[in-house]
Formats: sequence, C-alpha cells, structure tokens
Amino acid sequence: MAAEGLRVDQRHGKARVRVGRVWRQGLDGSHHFVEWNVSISLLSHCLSSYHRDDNSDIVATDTMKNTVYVKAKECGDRLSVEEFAILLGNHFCSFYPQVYTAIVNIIEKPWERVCIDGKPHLHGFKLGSENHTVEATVHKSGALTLTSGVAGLALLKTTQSGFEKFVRDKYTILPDTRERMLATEVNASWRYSYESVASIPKKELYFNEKFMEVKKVLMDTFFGPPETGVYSPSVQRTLYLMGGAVLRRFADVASIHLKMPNIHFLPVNLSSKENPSMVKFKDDVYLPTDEPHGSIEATLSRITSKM
Ligand SMILES: O=c1[nH]c(=O)c2[nH]c(=O)[nH]c2[nH]1
Repeated sequence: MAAEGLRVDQRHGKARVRVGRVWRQGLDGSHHFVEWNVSISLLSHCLSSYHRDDNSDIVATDTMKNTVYVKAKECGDRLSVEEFAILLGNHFCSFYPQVYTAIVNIIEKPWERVCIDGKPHLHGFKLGSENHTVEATVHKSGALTLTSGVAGLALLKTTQSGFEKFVRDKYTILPDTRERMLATEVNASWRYSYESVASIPKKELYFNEKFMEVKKVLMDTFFGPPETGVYSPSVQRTLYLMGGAVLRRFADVASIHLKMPNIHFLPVNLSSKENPSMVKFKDDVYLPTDEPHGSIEATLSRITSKM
C-alpha cells in the first residue's frame, strides 16, 4: 500500500568502503601508500523508490562502492584524502542528474614510512596511532563544506596540571590539586573556509601539510616548551588555548571542534592494619583507567564584527 501524503527526508549511500592505494612514483624508487575507509551519502531525487516500487532513479550503493576503486585507480598522482573526498563528491553530483548533494566521509589510517638504520625505507610502512579524517559536502552548484580532523590523538603529561576552586558542595569529595597527571585522547575537527570546489588551494598535497601543522599546534599548546611545560588549570582552559592557537595560526580555518576526554589516572594508596603505609601516594604510582572519564568538548570560532 502506498503511504501517500508523508514528507520524506532521505539519503542513501555506501559505508566503510576500504581502499588501499600505492603510488610508485618516486624518482628514487620510493613508494607512497594510503589506506582509506570511505563512506558516501547521496541526497538525490529518487522519491519514487520510496513511494512506489520504482527504482529507476536509484544510484545503487554497489555502484558507489565500485566508483571508489575506479577513482582511486584514475588518481595517478598522489593526492590528499581531502582532495579525494572532494573529487568523489564532485563526481557523484556532476555525473548523476538526480544527485544534488554528496557527503563523503573518509578515515585515513596513519601508515608511516619506517626508518631502518636511520634511513627512510623505500616501501616499508608501520601503523601510527591517530587517524586523519575528512568530511566533504559537495553540492551540484559546486558549493563545498570541508572539515578535516584528527581522531584518537592520545596525549599525556605527568605534571603541570591541576584543578582547583571548582564548585564544592555536599556531593563533592575531589580535593583541590595543583599536581596531577593530564591524559586525554584528542578528537579535533576543523572546518576550512573554502566555500566552493573551485576555491580550494591548488598546491600539491596542501591539506596533508595543514593536517601536520594543525596537529603540531595542538600538541605544542598542550605540552608547552620541552623543559618547562605549561601549567594547565583545567582541561577546559587547555582545550580553549589549543583551539585558539589553531584559529590564530591558520586564516583558512573557520572553526574547530575539540573533544578532549579527561582520562583519569587515580592515585594509588594501599594500607592494611599491619602495614598502614604499604603504598603511600607521592605523585608516583597511579591506577590507569578508561572509565568513567570526564567529557569535555567545545567548538571555537572567531567573533566577527558586523561593522
Ligand atoms: O580539568 C578538569 N575539568 C573538569 O571539569 C573536571 N571535573 C573533575 O572532576 N575533574 C576535572 N578536571
């Protein structure tokens, strides 16, 4: 039975299409390698497939999957994961009349060239820890929103962190401290200000360079100088300084979202009747935990004057 008169907001796509790509380009015989996990979501005029048994407007999700491999093959020159996402989005919007918006999410695994005896290996890679993410939304008009990110950047410092003078009430037991571990797993995503496919920088591997630089600014701000560090009065303050540093440094980043769980390392104190100070905590022995964890996140952008 046809369900007439209902508003339908719909999209369809293929999730988690995995592709590896090698470029054997280096004049020195070096290879480059990426591994991408691609998810595609298409907004298209295909309501007849919902209203009736008419699939004539559907771009099959299997076709979307195949397209990932065809386009990876066609990219004879190395390109950033951002460029690949935009290229795919652009393809779906321009190739199919009924597709008006394509949303492409890609997670790039951190395969890094290994060094053997201090020399970069020509074709050997090992897996690092944090992923490079991208979301490109491409419209038929060429309008674009582009967000890149780093996921799972685990950071820890053993001092120069505290938390004090917070709300204290009958439920509070946490003591004020100016000495604690600070551990987090940063998930950051930043939106670039490029608003059309045509306006993105043409410089080769531009977004790879930006990714490395943003990560460095985030880490430099979290840790401070190598000998002295920098004091963190809260995760909130450190998050704000990290995001602020990125916005100050990169004019083409319009906003940044930072999610920084406060991963607790608990002081260990052990005692028994016979041995009341078996282990007495002196900022040395901790119980690492995963849960519960503090959950702190914010989106930062510039306040623009309307004058
Ligand atoms: O940096 C912190 N922010 C908090 O909001 C919080 N809450 C808490 O119990 N410990 C901490 N630490």
